[in-house]
Amino acid sequence: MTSQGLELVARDVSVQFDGLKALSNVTLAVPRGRITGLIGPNGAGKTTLINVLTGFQPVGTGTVELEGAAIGGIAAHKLRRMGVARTFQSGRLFRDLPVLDNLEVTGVGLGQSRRDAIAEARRVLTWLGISPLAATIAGALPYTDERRVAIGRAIMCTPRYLLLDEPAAGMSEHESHDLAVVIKRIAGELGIGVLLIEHNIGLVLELCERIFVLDSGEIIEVGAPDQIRRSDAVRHAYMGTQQDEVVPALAEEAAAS
Ligand SMILES: Nc1ncnc2c1ncn2[C@@H]1O[C@H](COP(=O)(O)OP(=O)(O)OP(=O)(O)O)[C@@H](O)[C@H]1O
Repeated sequence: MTSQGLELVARDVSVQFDGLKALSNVTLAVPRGRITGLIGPNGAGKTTLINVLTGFQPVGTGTVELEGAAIGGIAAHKLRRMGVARTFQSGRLFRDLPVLDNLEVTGVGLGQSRRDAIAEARRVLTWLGISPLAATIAGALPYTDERRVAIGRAIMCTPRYLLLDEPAAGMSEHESHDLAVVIKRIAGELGIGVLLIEHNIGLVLELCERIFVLDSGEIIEVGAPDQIRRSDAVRHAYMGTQQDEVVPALAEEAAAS
């Protein structure tokens, strides 16, 4: 915990699905205003952990705490009102509605009047530099714009924490760079604590102050980017997996740093 305790924390959390241990005694903290990374091969348990932290998945054993208060068992929509927001691997936008309405609906769901929600939606789209998309039907958006709108929706009413589930998936290098700028501003300008789950290891090493590495439901490494670059345990976890391109990427990063 930081001295102020301004963190979203999973403490000793375990989750089981029909005998499969998806998470085993996992402890992870997301401090306000910082970017924390969560990496690990496919099936490591990353999404399950996001689900636990955002109320989409009940905690098996262990606790989840929001700035010192236990929040295990609180439903996802209530946690969102308490300031814990997320994005999904799939955008999950209302595909038949314009972009502006997608954000407005969230504002209304969070207790704003329609008028305030529309004003807030316009403010968020402008802040993200995507106000020209306001009238576009969400289902017609190119994939990367859909991702940006999903982030816009998640930062409606400025949450305290934002958990991003593979926001750069399918993005070009240039698009990932633009995304990196946005994520830095979300933490730096808005003071939001960001948890970034990504298979784009370069992005995680560039953005995150602290990185947690999950493998088969267990945290196998925690540290600053340099520690992760040089970790044999991390390299080993990715070897022989579908993401084994991470292994040479880590070696290059370690050589360059
Ligand atoms: N609802 C569920 N029911 C049963 N098993 C599940 C469920 N959700 C996840 N699992 C299993 O739990 C393990 C962890 O899955 P999870 O999706 O959290 O991993 P992940 O690290 O997010 O993977 P990816 O990188 O592929 O998204 C996997 O073995 C997965 O098959």
